[in-house]
Amino acid sequence: MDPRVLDAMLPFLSGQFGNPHSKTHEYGWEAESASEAAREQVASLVGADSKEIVFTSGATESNNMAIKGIAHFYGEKKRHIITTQTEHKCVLDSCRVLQQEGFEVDYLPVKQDGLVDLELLRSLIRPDTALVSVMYVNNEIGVIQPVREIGQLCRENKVFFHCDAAQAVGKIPLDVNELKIDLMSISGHKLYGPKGIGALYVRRRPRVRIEPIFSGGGQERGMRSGTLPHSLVVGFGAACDIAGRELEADTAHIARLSARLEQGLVSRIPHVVINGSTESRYKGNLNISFAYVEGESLLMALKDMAVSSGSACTSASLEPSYVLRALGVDEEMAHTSIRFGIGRFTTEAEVDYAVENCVKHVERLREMSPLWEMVQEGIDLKSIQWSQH
Ligand SMILES: Cc1ncc(COP(=O)(O)O)c(C=O)c1O
Ligand code: FES
Repeated sequence: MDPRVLDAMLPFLSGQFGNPHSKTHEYGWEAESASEAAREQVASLVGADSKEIVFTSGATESNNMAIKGIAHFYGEKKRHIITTQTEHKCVLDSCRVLQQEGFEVDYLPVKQDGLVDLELLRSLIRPDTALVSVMYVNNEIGVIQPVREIGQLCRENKVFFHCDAAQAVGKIPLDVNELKIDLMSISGHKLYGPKGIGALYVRRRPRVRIEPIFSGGGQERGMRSGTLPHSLVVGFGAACDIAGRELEADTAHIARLSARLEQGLVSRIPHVVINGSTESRYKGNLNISFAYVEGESLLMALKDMAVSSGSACTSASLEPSYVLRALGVDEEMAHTSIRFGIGRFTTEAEVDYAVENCVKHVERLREMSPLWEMVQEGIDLKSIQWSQH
């Protein structure tokens, strides 16, 4: 978390701890006005009106709310949803739950570079399609989907467009009106804010309706009942405010370190592959497969670096990443993939350390590998007939 975010939050965790929904005393009003100022800060970062921002516990909740909320509100006539195979688990699982309720879902495949094929998407839209849900920046491989074109396509076909922008907001400039996004998920902890807070943008013109998941006091214009955690809200607002002001500086810093990391790894380690489009991508993410090393051993060797193979949510699983599999990456290469993240607080020394560490361990592991020995001898592994016992 950005220390400036913590500074903004602290007064609201102690002295100014009123309930923002209490209308009968000053203690409540000060909490309310702090929350509303934060709502403006979030809205302004994405070109929305503050009335279109609904606070949630994070992008997981926002995605659930958007997808299930649209399906349940419009479900009598519209029974079809389109999403992609490389969405975050919470989008895919929300769709699976709707399938069990009788909705039809198309999971759009992606191209080899991880991007959506717009013509294929166009061909899947039907008169009863309620929603298209496509993420902005992929959390595992960093690719940026053609959101503007998807927004245009959805608007032409009068289909609602939901965008999981958890990895994009605060990292790349975006405007919900320009992009014709109807619902958009945002997460606090992805932009140096606190965990446990996020938002769903819900368009007011033309109006988008969702059935709420929570029943209760009717907070957040009835869409998300429950007392607002105003200290988190204030932190989230401060994080958005900082992101808006520092986006350009962050982008330059991240691009520089990302190039240094990529260059360091690619120039010193042969047989590596960068996963996902190298053109349409957010530079703060670099996902690389190291051929001829055993994936688990590499991850274990790099355990003093906070890297993973795939996402944090799926890091307990030994299965290769479903995102890389959707790109057609073979199982071996998916197993040896490492996702590197670079952000506002990453230093050049850390990048250099990461490069040295990777070079050292990849070389060590390859020396132990019989496959690597064969590659060194110039044997084409694909030509080998492995005996089957
Ligand atoms: C693309 C994407 N969507 C959704 C989420 C879930 O967000 P949260 O942790 O705020 O629930 C994440 C977090 O990893 C993400 O990267
Ligand atoms: S995918 Fe990033 S925390 Fe779950």
